[in-house]
Amino acid sequence: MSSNTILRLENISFGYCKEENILKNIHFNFNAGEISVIKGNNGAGKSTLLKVLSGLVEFDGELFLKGEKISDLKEYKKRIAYIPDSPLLYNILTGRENLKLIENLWLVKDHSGYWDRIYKWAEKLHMIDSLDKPVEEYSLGMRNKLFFIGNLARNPEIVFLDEPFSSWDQESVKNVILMLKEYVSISQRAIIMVTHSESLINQLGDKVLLLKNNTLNESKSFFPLKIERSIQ
Ligand SMILES: Nc1ncnc2c1ncn2[C@@H]1O[C@H](COP(=O)(O)OP(=O)(O)OP(=O)(O)O)[C@@H](O)[C@H]1O
Repeated sequence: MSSNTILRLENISFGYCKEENILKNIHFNFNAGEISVIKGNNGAGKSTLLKVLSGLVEFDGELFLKGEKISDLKEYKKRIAYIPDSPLLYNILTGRENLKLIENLWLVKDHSGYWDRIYKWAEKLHMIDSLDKPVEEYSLGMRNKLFFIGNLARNPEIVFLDEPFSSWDQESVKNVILMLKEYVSISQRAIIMVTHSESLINQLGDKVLLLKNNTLNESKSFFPLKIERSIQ
């Protein structure tokens, strides 16, 4: 394990039914300060892997956060954020009220920091004017942005993103790319993202991983893409 490892996977296996494992004996180290992008065919198990790594389903094997074996999943979940493509929000509440719920649910300690970060991210993602509207009046992209903002503002050590920006406008995607790069570089945190978007992979991925045949490996074919981009 390198000193930079933030999350270590040891022998991780998981199946929705006993007869068939979707993930088999996966060993992998994710580094702090990096954005790792996971790609793979439909049904390869990418979303399932994110659920396993976020502690949402029971699995075989062990996870280590900064060298310490994760035994208390509740405590672990406070230190990470899992952001699916269709987040759970309360429709009858406003955006701001939903953000307060996120703050309370995860027992965020740094109240003023949390709200400072909310306003900073909401400004960049054009959400300030919508915070006091009920979420039932939000579009899909606005719902996704609100959940994303609330969870990033918790300052998690690892952010798991599942096809996060497919419903976002181009300008917001451009802004979020810069913000996520800053997030991992300044705070020495990690982002682990699933996407099919080659453009996002190219712009965000420090490392590209391929989930294939029930296991996870670094994708070597990524590097020529980076070289091509740098000589254009
Ligand atoms: N809740 C579930 N119960 C049973 N099987 C499931 C469940 N969720 C997913 N699966 C199965 O697990 C496999 C992996 O699904 P998963 O959603 O992780 O794939 P994916 O790589 O994220 O696919 P995509 O790129 O299409 O989003 C698929 O065969 C899928 O049918």
